[in-house]
Amino acid sequence: MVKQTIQIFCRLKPPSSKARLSNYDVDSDAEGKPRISFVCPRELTDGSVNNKKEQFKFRFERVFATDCRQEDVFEHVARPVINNVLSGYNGTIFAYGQTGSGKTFTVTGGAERYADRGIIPRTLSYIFAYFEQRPEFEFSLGVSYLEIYNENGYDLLDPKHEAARLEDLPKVTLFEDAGQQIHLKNLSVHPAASEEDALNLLFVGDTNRMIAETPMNQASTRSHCIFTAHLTVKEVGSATVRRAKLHLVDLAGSERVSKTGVNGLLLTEAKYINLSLHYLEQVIVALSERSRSHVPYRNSMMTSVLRDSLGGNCMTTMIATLSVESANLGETISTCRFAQRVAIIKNDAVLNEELDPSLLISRLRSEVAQLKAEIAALTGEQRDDELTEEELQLCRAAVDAFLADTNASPLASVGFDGRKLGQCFRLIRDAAKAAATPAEPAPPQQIVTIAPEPLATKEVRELRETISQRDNEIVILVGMLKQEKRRAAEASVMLQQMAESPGANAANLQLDQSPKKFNRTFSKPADTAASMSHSASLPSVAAQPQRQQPPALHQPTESTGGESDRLSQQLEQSAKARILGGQLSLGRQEAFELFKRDYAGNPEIERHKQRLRDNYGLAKQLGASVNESRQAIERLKAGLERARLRRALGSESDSSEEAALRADMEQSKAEYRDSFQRLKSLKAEIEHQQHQLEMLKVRLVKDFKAWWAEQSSANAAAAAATTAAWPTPPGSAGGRAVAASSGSRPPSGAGSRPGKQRTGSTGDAAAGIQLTGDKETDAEIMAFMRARQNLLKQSQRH
Ligand SMILES: Nc1ncnc2c1ncn2[C@@H]1O[C@H](COP(=O)(O)OP(=O)(O)OP(=O)(O)O)[C@@H](O)[C@H]1O
Repeated sequence: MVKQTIQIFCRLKPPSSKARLSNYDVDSDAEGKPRISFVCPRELTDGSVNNKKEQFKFRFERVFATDCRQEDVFEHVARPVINNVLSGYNGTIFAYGQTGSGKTFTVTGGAERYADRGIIPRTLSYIFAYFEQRPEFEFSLGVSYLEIYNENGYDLLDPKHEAARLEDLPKVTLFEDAGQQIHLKNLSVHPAASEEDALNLLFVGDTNRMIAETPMNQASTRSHCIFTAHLTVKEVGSATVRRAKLHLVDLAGSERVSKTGVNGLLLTEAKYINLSLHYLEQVIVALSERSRSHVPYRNSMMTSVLRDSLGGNCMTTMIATLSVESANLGETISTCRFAQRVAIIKNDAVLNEELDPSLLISRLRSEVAQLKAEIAALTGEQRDDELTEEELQLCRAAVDAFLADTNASPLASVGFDGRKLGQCFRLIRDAAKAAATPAEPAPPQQIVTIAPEPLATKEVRELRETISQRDNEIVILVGMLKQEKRRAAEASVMLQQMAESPGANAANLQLDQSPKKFNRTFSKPADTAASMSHSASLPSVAAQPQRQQPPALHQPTESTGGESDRLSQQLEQSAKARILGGQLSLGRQEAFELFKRDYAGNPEIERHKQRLRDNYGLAKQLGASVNESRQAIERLKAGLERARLRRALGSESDSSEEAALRADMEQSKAEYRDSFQRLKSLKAEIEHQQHQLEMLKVRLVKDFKAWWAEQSSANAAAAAATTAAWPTPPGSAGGRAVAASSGSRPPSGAGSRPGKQRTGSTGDAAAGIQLTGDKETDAEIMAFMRARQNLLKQSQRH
């Protein structure tokens, strides 16, 4: 058992350029521990800091300055915790601080640059890189992602998450087993077979988190999120399995309700958040007071889930995120005070080790077989049972090793079992016969294929495996390149079609002339004709099928199979369904296209696209150089194998030729490794950028939906106003223009040109109506008005 207090770190968020800074300083205390101090003059406080003194000093393991890099935070905060998790101890890292102080930036990361990746993606990369370098370990990784909002738990990796409203999702609930262990019902754990899989799962969860944001749940601000990596590790051949969990926690903003100035539903939320953070504080206070026997974990979902992390079987680290702006001094001091209490808590981490019974049995069985063989050898007893497949393989490996290096005595590994020794001799004889056969004047590659499999050395086999893995990676990258090219071609064709389409309706043409930025609220009163033209234009939209296809909302991620792919696909499909679905799908598509064109987020999307394009180009170059080195390795390998074979058979061999081949091989391998490593990092960067781009696209869809809903309700209000005006027959002295709509403008400001009056002869039916200028639309409006007037006449007659 390892007893350890919770480690506390603090990170200062870069202030905005115009902000006034608080008076703070970072130095070391007498023991050389980093310390941050704040001066808070009594007369300047608004009561937010209960200060009897003017200077506050807080000690931390490390204070990360405003210009620190994400990489440094990972190295000092996360890496030690992850190393413990890899050794079988549970670990938790949680970020605590007021809203906007950088918790999500620290835990998940920023979207702008690859270097801004936070602790979670870096942790996933670290875990896979760690095991890649340690083939002696078998490991498996599962991922879960929990969001706690208003004391309810939601599974962010639930495929239903994206399609349903948060309230309709199955809730994650807690239950305690007989051993008082907490379990979470309805929280899925997804296997991640590769780094890509794991990052995809993170992406799916983060996207779901963003999508679930409604006007009432606007940001991560109001929910707690716990990303958990479930790790199982075993040394190859060992019966001992280690299972550990790593919780990476992004808590809700810690500010006090009074300061947030919220009301209504938000106040309820704020109370929940404050309540759960208050319960967290209560747990921490109870744990820091030795005399307290009861720790109130059960009071909130978050403290129940994190029970082990706080005073239990876990190595825990907290990162306090601080704002150095003077306006936030009160919250900053309160975050530091909280951290100081947390630092007192002692955890008892135990190694989570257990024996794998099936492995234990098979190990005992092989020991028994080994002992039997030794007894038979010692007593001279002859064994005549057949060699098992495992034993045959052992013999093959021993002979391969023997032929590869005559100085070693690998045959010792087969022991004194006469049956195995006999098998080894047979294999050596077969190899000798094959080598004595005169060589065909065939290219060297063919000799490699003809050579009997048993002569393939361990090194060659490993190289082949590596190459096939690398081939796979290259195929993936080439696929990505192709897809990007295809998409670019499709986009240009679509643009051309839009430009050339003679049937482009007036509304769309007007849109082009009147670009609007859609992050604005379109609440300016627009005329009814304008709002009507939007729906009235639908038939003409339907007549142009080639323009109805919205471009892919998500840039598809390359598929390597697996759970996360399925989730990504579901996410993508349902995102499309959101746009395509509903009765007005054609109009929605049309509107979406227009909305997209003037979307305020376009520059950011374009920036990401450009970066992706640059990286694709680079990946192509690196792919080519990987291929070159791979081919060189293949050639050298074949030459080396021939030379080795000649030497093993005692025929004359030129040792200098073999040495030269070896040196060339080393050189090519180094080049290969270098290019491949660079290609691999680039691939990770490309995937990150693709995810960021997809997030931006999901946000675009979300913004469009909000805008669309706003338009719909404005249109509904306009329709209601029109209905109210019906009793007055149009054309009469009091007839009103139907234009008195309060509807907001459609994406284009379509039909909104002021003063546009009806055109052509419309008769009395349309007196006072402002028309759109689009023939088709106006004809429909007029038909509608005539029908209405007929109805009115009929009702007056009765
Ligand atoms: N160290 C940093 N360097 C650069 N930008 C940062 C840093 N920390 C935070 N930011 C930026 O500040 C903004 C707010 O940060 P973030 O969302 O991480 O805050 P938060 O504490 O998670 O807020 P909330 O409680 O609302 O979730 C983001 O735009 C983020 O990119």
